[in-house]
This record gives sequence, C-alpha cells and structure tokens, in this order.
Amino acid sequence: MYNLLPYDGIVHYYGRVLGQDTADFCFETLLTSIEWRNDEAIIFGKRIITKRKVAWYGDHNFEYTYSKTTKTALPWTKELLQLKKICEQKTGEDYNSCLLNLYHTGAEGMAWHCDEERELKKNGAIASLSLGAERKFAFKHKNSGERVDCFLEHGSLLVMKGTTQTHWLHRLPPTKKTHTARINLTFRCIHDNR
Ligand SMILES: O=C(O)CCC(=O)C(=O)O
Ligand SMILES: [Fe+2]
Repeated sequence: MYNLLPYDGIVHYYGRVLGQDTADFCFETLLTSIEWRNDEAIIFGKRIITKRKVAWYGDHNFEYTYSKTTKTALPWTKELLQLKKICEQKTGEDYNSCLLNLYHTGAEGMAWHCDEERELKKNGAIASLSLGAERKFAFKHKNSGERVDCFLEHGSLLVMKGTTQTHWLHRLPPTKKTHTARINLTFRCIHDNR
C-alpha cells in the first residue's frame, strides 16, 4: 500500500472501510453510549479543560498517563470490540486499548504532538478510525519541517506505524468549514504489566 510519508515512518490511508449505514450507526451509537469526559491538558504549565471530549477503553484497568494526567481504561463495549476487530483485520496488527476523541465542531482540534508515551509499545502501530465530519489531518517532520496533509473521511481508517511517532508530529487543525461533530478512535497497544 502507498505510504503517505516520504521517509522516517509509515502512514497508510485505507479510505472508507465502513459502509455508509454502518458508519452512520456507529457514529450515533458511540455518541450516546461512550462515557465522554472533558479532557485536561497542561499548556505552558497551566492546567486547562479542553472543549473536545475524550474516553479511554481497554482490555483491563490499564493506567495511562498523557499530558501529565493519569487515566484508567473502561471495559470494552460491544461496538468498540467490533470496530477493534475490523481495524485489526485490515491492518494486520493487534490492539489492547482505544482512545476516543469527540470534536463537537470544526472549532475543536488537536495541537501538534506525537504519541510516544512510555506506556505505548515502542514503534507500535496506531489505527485511527474516523466517523462523522470529514477533517484535515496533518503531519510535520520533527527535523526537516516537511509537511504532509490528508483528509479523514466518514468511516475511514488510517494507520501510523514504524518510526512515525519518533520522527513526525501530527495534528487535527481547527477549521471554520466544519460545523458538525466528528468522532475519532485510535486503537493502540499498551504494555501489559500484569
Ligand atoms: O482526531 C484525530 O484524528 C487524531 C487524534 C490523535 O492524534 C490522538 O488521539 O492522539
Ligand atoms: Fe495522536
């Protein structure tokens, strides 16, 4: 499959892996069944509450720390397990947890970052499933500053793997063009220290 990144990482975009009806159903179901919470983040040393909502699910009570806050995974729901299986089959990788983000409108996004927390398996694949409003997703190389953009459609799957998190940042830029909600699920592999 075609690699979106020119070097130092692998990003594959599978396009729409869910049919329209399935994607619509998943969007509506997750909107109401997920335990959405406002997220906390530390920006320039200040604790802020984000407008975007998040939730974290996983195999057992994993503890996971990011932006200096620790979270405990909730047990998988039926729908999340079905979506996890689809992502595993398409990408040929296994995942044991999922971080969900809910962006109410285009005003909400996520700043430049990479996902290489200590709890994450080094160079583990991250599968990103998108539902709802189509949004731009951007990559920036940490040294060269080279940029790569793509669009994440309703029901689409993207995977980031290899050394992507080591060498590239990614973000979801805010946009004035979108007035409807988007849900993103990132399936990840966390070290299992039980
Ligand atoms: O919403 C997205 O597409 C990206 C989310 C993301 O980068 C993350 O949760 O780490
Ligand atoms: Fe990320």
